[in-house]
Amino acid sequence: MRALNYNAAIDRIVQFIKEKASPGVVIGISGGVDSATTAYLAVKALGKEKVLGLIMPYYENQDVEDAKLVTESLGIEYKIINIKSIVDAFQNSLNIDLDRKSLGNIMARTRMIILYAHANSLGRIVLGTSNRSEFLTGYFTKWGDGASDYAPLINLYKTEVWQIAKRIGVPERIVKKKPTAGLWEGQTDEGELGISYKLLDEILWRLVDLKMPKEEIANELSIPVERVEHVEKLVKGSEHKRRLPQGPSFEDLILEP
Ligand SMILES: Nc1ncnc2c1ncn2[C@@H]1O[C@H](COP(=O)(O)OP(=O)(O)OC[C@H]2O[C@@H]([n+]3cccc(C(=O)O)c3)[C@H](O)[C@@H]2O)[C@@H](O)[C@H]1O
Ligand SMILES: Nc1ncnc2c1ncn2[C@@H]1O[C@H](COP(=O)(O)OP(=O)(O)OP(=O)(O)O)[C@@H](O)[C@H]1O
Ligand SMILES: [Mg+2]
Repeated sequence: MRALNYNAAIDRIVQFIKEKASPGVVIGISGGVDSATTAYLAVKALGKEKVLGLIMPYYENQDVEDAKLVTESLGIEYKIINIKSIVDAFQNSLNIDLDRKSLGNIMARTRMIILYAHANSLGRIVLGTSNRSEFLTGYFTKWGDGASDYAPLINLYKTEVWQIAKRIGVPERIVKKKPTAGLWEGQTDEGELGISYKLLDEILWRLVDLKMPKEEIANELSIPVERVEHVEKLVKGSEHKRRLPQGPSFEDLILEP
């Protein structure tokens, strides 16, 4: 993996948040490391009065204690908003078959609506928590947790987020947790992605950033080329999630310039 100057990277993120989000921010706090790291960096940049944390469980007591550990150790204002009644109302009103992934996407999009309701009414910015590993593999809900105004971690791989989390004092318990989207019981990122973040990041770095041929990556990492192809498939299949909606262009149809 690339070797980053972490102290300089932390300073750069803090500066970025200061520049982009001076009115204050709203962040969804799950109890996981990405949102914890984002919140810690936001407090460094803006001070605790300008950071509002929203804890939005669907399942009973879902990681609420870990999320509170984050907000209370930072001393930021927070609200707990249970989204079960909202998500269930969607499900009951739709009269379509929703498998667990589709229902999970409704949870992620419901959280997005709640974050923007607060940003709108308080004149604040929504800080997203996506990292580069998720972004490149499409491991997020389009317009759900993938939607935000600024995403300070989006150019950092998950393994780099862990390094930064440790350095800025995110509680060890949170750093050591298995990453999960928490959309259904027993879900883990690495289980659903079919690869560990450690190997995923090693492959993504070579495939996307260094544009190395697949066989060379497999040789260098001593893995079957199928592992690299698996990651390539995730990247290619999620291209649509990394851009705004497209339409046909009409430049060649202009009759009078
Ligand atoms: N070629 C194409 N061009 C343009 N749009 C295309 C498309 N193919 C699908 N689409 C659209 O994209 C939709 C599918 O994308 P999407 O709705 O996101 O749904 P999808 O990618 O199927 O599911 C989201 C994935 O992200 C994971 N997730 C979600 C939330 C949080 C986290 C986390 O880590 O915390 C992880 C979740 O577990 C699941 O694996 C399709 O229904 C369609 O509307
Ligand atoms: N229960 C929740 N309450 C508030 N926000 C949530 C909740 N679940 C998910 N989110 C939001 O969705 C984001 C995406 O979830 P994701 O699981 O990728 O990140 P994380 O939980 O912070 O870290 P990890 O990936 O290690 O679990 C979270 O960072 C958070 O902003
Ligand atoms: Mg999580």
